[in-house]
Amino acid sequence: MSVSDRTLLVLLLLLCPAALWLPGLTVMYYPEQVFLLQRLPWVTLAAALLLSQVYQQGRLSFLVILSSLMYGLIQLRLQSSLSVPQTELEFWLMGLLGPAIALGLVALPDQGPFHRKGWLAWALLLGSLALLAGLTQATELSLALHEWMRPRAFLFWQMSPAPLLLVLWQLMFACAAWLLYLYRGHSGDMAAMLICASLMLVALGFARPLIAASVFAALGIVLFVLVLQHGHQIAFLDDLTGIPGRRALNLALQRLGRRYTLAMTDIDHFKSFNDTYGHDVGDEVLKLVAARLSRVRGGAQVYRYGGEEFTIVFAGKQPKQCKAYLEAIRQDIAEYPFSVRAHGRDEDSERGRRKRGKGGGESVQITLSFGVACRSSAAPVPERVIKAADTALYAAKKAGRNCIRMARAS
Ligand SMILES: Nc1nc2c(ncn2[C@@H]2O[C@H](COP(=O)(O)OP(=O)(O)OP(=O)(O)O)[C@@H](O)[C@H]2O)c(=O)[nH]1
Repeated sequence: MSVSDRTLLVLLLLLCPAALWLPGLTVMYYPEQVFLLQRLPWVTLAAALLLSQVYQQGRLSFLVILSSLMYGLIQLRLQSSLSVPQTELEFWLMGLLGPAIALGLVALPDQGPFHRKGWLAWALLLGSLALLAGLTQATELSLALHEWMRPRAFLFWQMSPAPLLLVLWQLMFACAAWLLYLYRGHSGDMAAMLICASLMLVALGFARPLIAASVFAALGIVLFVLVLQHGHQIAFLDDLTGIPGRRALNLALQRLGRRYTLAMTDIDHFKSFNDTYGHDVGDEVLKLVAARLSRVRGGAQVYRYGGEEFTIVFAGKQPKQCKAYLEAIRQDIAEYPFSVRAHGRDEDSERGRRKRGKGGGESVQITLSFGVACRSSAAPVPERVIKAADTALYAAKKAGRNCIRMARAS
């Protein structure tokens, strides 16, 4: 679980009980503040929308707009008891449509509400609204549904008026969005999961006063944090490889104590690799190398320094302690068969076909050279340690590559 996932989990653990208890507490002790709680979701959702615009997070913007529409509709249309057939029908329709729209939005390209290609998401949102309005006008349908549902609706041992089928539907969409998040890691998928879960909470606690206000206020806060985290990722993670980039390294260097070891590492003969297989395949290899390097043990953190060069930081460790970890990762990468699609020069040639073999992918060997240095009297600041590690890396290249060299003072 990543740091940002952990932060979100802690936030959810704090907000969930707060969202469930706050309405009761407000009604009991501060009844005059009820109107404030009802307006709180507008504040938190507006803040999330504003931030998503600042960070140009189109998909998240639309998901916040969807959350606001859902809350607005709940406030406008669902304020009477579910024994009123019209309210019951609208409760069902909103509960069914909401999660489906959220999943639909994450399936669309990531375009903002003001982008000309954002019309697809607008069409989905406004089309669903029109469908909802049309269906709720069908009085006969509402009565038929009501008759059908009545004996099946109160399935939570009278604890909640939520029909089990509806809650299961919302749970299914929440799980689908969660699986999508695990697979793709998009913050929009996480937001969709949270929206489905919020609708589920509102359905389960529908009989409680102010449940929608407190749940959507909490949803607005979590979406705000999600957008913030996404902005942080854009700033600190390398776009291509997904590992921390140079800016993150510079920050980490400022926080290092007196004892640390740095390794600079660089892919061997990467220029000729690019020339042979093409820049796109080179990019794929950079991603694979970054992923494998990140498995280095010893509590090290790996950064993309730039180009085909990476920095490995061992905080609190001496070079002697790090050498075995570096040796293990050097060997691991040298022995790993990188499978590449050769769509460079040899794409159509007979030679290219021979190289790719039956599986369509060619197995190539990638090696790395390493230069290692630590803080010393000769290199008292991180910039000088990096320079010393770079000099050692140059020595590793001269020594034939695919090896580790330690800086002299280390
Ligand atoms: N595909 C791809 N190539 C990159 C990227 N950044 C840098 N490169 C390439 O990396 C190559 C680095 O080449 P050199 O510095 O000459 O080093 P080398 O060929 O790896 O040789 P040695 O380091 O001496 O083993 C250049 O061809 C760059 O174009 C990138 O993001 N993607």
